[in-house]
Amino acid sequence: PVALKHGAHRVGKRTDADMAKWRSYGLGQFIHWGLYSILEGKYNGKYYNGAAEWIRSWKEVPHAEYDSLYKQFNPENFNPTQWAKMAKQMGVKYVTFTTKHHDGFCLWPSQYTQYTVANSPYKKDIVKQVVDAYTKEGIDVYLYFSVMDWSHPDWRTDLKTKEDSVAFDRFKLFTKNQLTELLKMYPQTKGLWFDGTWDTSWKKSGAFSDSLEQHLKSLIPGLIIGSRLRADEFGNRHNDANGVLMGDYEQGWERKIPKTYADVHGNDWDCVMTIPENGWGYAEKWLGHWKTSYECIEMTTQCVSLGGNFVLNFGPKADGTFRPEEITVAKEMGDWMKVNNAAIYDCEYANCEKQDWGYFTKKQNDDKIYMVVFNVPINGSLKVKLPKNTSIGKASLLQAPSTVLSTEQLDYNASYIQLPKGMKPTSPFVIVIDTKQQSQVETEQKAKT
Ligand SMILES: COc1ccc([C@H]2[C@H](O)[C@H](O)[C@H](C)N2C)cc1
Repeated sequence: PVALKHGAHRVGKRTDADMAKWRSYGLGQFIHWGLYSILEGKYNGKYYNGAAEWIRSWKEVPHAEYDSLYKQFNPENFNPTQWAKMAKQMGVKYVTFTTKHHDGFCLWPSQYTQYTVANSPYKKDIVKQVVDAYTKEGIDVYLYFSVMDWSHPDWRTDLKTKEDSVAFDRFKLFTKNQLTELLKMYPQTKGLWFDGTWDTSWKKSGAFSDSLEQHLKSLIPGLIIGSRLRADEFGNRHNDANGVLMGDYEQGWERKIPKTYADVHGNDWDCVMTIPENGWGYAEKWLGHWKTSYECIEMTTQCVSLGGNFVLNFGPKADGTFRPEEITVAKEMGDWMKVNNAAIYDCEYANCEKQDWGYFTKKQNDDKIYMVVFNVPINGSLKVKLPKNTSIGKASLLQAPSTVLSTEQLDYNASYIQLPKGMKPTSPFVIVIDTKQQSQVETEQKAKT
């Protein structure tokens, strides 16, 4: 291996209680809210065909015009308690909220810039209201922070000249100061979700990113920071020069889900996902396909079945309200989670091979296995292959525990599970399997002879 001073300082998953809590979440909410929400993905009657929160980068939008939008920011219908209650009903265990996106506008009254909500007509501290309202609902709060800051004169995409380096040194101090004030002002924060760290200037700042992470973790012990913050001294991101993840979990799964367990390389990870095909901030017109609650339920299950968390994004309008499609997805997911959350919360990879009927999840620190069924075979029988030397003790419906399902053992670790006659599922359902190990089976068989 390569000797690294600013590579990963830990190999393998964190083993502390704070990370165990993170690993138990299953389902989270992302919220993207800011000045881009005012433009709604369009300008001068033309629709931007990129992600709405990137509209400032569209050649049609004069920067000065965009940067003066803060003078209009006044979300009179913003009700953080309503936001938190919608999230609670949806069944999310954590929320990641944009404190500052790439445009540099701060939703908290930062003392290090004038470009904040304090200087908008709204005036009040939005980050504080979100942190307090979600914490009150028992939902852990994580803060999204974009290192890249288009509004700051000292931001650089690369460090070509001495002047660049002098300016970027000022920028790094500004960044450290803003992050320090965020953690001091909102000490309930459980973690930071970094973005905007792909540019060369940051790849050349590996040592700084390392010391910054250590500084932030000294402010809130147990703080959770994913793999989007760090670069090593060779400019590698996510994985260092030795292929070891730098960060508490892998943050590369943006709008994509790993295919197999091998793809996650033994790391903790989350997938962040948009309801439309792309676009995180509010857009009047959603381009392409909008995911249904059914698809979001399947993605949640798929992520948990591979040991990760699923984080679904919501983009409130400039006035603080959510669009009907997002309210519907939250409600329908919540209705499903109310009945089936045992297969999502505190669950992990079950180490079973994937089968057509759906996904396995396994309770952490327990032998219970859940089958989340999305496809019932024509013959009404679910073929179940379990890990070697593991067989079905009892199979029952999560939503009707007294309904024990008949099982026919095919061989040591394969069985048919018969669904109750007349069961006509209209939404994904969960079968609970109490497993028994091979040694138990032999003992039983010996007892029989
Ligand atoms: C260049 O491709 C990008 C860059 C940044 C993003 C940002 C989005 O604006 C959103 O904040 C997402 C979480 N982030 C990765 C997405 C795709």
